[in-house]
Amino acid sequence: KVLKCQFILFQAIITNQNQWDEMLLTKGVVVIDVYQAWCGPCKAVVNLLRKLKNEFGEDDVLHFAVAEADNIPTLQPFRNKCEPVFLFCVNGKIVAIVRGVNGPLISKKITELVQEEREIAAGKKERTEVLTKQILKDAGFVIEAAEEKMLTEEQIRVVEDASRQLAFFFPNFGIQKTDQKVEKTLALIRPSLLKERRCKYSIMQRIKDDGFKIAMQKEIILTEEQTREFYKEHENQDYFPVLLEQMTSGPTLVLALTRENAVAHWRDLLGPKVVEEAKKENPNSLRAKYAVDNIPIGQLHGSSTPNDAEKELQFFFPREHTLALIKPDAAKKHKDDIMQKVKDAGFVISKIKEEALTREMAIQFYKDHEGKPFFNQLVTCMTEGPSVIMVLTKENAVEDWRQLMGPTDPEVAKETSPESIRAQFAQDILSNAVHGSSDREHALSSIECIFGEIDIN
Ligand SMILES: Nc1ncnc2c1ncn2[C@@H]1O[C@H](COP(=O)(O)OP(=O)(O)OP(=O)(O)O)[C@@H](O)[C@H]1O
Repeated sequence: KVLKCQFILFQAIITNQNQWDEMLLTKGVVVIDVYQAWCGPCKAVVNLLRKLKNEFGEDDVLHFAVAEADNIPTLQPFRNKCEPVFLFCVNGKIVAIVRGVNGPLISKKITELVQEEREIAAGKKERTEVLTKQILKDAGFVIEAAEEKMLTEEQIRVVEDASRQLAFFFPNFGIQKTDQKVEKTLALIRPSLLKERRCKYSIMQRIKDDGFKIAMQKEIILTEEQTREFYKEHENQDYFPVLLEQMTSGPTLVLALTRENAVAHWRDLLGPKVVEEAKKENPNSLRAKYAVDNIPIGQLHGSSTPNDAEKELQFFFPREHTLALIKPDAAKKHKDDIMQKVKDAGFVISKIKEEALTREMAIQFYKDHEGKPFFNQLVTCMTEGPSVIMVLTKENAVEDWRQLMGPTDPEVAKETSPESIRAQFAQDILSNAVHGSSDREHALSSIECIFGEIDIN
């Protein structure tokens, strides 16, 4: 609560699309910390932001906001990321993105933008038009379809999500039968290279030009423990201390790539492991081209074999289980449509059964709500007929299922998440079509409670 109050002092709080649209009317620079409800705004840079606000505050050109991605459709591409994202908006246009807690970069960007605004105000400089789409593209979003088909932003996101998930979970879908099998591989761009954003964009371009699909991506700052775990087979090598220092020094970009023969193809593109060898033997290889001065280790990684790729992908993008339930009323009226949405979103249905919850089960299920005015009605509505009870499995399953369900109240869902299940199929706030575990712990305990102790794998 205390922290929330501190935020209110200098950061506007944006929790819905209307407030977001209003924010776009702000003149000058707005720095927006895009956060998700489950983790809250970024506390790590709040002092830095406040300092900059004090430094540049007087001419009212610099503003700050926090925006909850979960409830703002425009911010859908930033959901389900475990890193903070800062958007920089000038006169209603997003002009830059900084991912991760990168204080120096945030500070540099703010200083540049404020200086530029001052110069424009003083008539020393003209405003140049910035294409938001280009920025989003540079940040790794695939939006080529926008120009070709004039899709709406919402449609673009749906197309992107569907093909991304299709590519990962069903890598051979739609591929003509050839000898080559579509594979997955893991690619890493290490922190020292990732800092050079231009290099990152040209590598991403090369990846796409070479026919890879980026099935999943995220930037994370590895802890020492995670680095040791990931590189445990290298622990005794003389380069290990450098590797450890490098990998923990800032965000690493982690990519799940798919294409035919992905593992070998990516390794070919990377070139020899030792930078000096790469420069000598294959100067066009990525490791040679993107070597960082004075750092002996290559800045790019690729899995060695398809088996390693599986293990490494599991390390960075672990599969998760959640308990999902189609409530009785929706199970009767909309089961097929809801199941279609489950499949389209890339969930694997690891367990499924149809049965009516007993009153005891329903009470146990919603025991946190015991005593609330709607509790008895809730129990009745949950027991009035068979529910479809499922264990859904995929990367980030708990959070993704909650996203797909939408807000508890269908009226809110229609406003903020029109594609969600509750927006489309819920009757009212009580009979709201679906249930989903609120976090991983709840997921495991309710899966155990309903399906018993089973090995879902
Ligand atoms: N104000 C309300 N009036 C009537 N029913 C409500 C109200 N708030 C919650 N409920 C019912 O209680 C259930 C549990 O509420 P909770 O706040 O945990 O929502 P949720 O996490 O979105 O949904 P669920 O736990 O079912 O996945 C809701 O799904 C809904 O059926």
